[in-house]
Amino acid sequence: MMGSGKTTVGKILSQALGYSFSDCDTLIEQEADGISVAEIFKLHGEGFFRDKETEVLRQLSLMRCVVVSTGGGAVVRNINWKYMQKGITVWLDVPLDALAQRISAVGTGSRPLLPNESGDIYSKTFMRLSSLFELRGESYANANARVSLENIAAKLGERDVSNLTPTVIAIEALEQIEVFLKEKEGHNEL
Ligand SMILES: Nc1ncnc2c1ncn2[C@@H]1O[C@H](COP(=O)(O)OP(=O)(O)O)[C@@H](O)[C@H]1O
Ligand SMILES: O=C(O)C1=C[C@@H](OP(=O)(O)O)[C@@H](O)[C@H](O)C1
Ligand SMILES: [Mg+2]
Repeated sequence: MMGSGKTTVGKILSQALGYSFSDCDTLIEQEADGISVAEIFKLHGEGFFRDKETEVLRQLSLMRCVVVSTGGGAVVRNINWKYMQKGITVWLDVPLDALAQRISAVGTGSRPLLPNESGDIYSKTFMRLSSLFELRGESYANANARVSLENIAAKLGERDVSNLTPTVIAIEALEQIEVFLKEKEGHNEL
């Protein structure tokens, strides 16, 4: 989902793995002569953006040793899964209230699918994220590895997931990737 920390944690993960790092949104903006995601939506519409997103994922699927931070909506197209599953897919599962808090704190202006009007931005963002998650939750669950901030907090005896640092989350991502690879190895031996 938007605001789950893909861009932030992805960078840390790439450093830990000695991989390169690519952010889909950044590549899309670069290919659109530097106009922002929000401007792309405004000028060309979501369909145009989704086509660019699929093309960028296709290009990235040909690379090796790269950590890719997708946009939160990459899961909405099956073709995108074909490209993403050339690698190991990781779902950063963050409670919606924590997402709404984070995004309200930085502002929704850069995320065109979120409300950007005045008023109680937290509640409006929470409501919008909830409806988006209704539509997408099952897709996110297709990922090879799930990084649940609630599970990390429980393991660490931390009551508030907002206190979990990007580094702690990156470590959990590495652990969950290892679990996935071991399970995959086990299946191959059967
Ligand atoms: N573990 C974290 N704790 C607190 N804030 C975070 C954490 N991870 C990311 N953020 C902040 O949340 C916002 C969204 O993070 P970002 O990496 O852009 O998410 P995404 O790429 O999934 O939309 C940014 O302002 C980022 O600094
Ligand atoms: O969830 C989505 O549909 C989107 C998420 C955004 O990326 P982040 O998840 O990095 O915010 C960006 O691709 C666009 O605003 C659409
Ligand atoms: Mg991002």
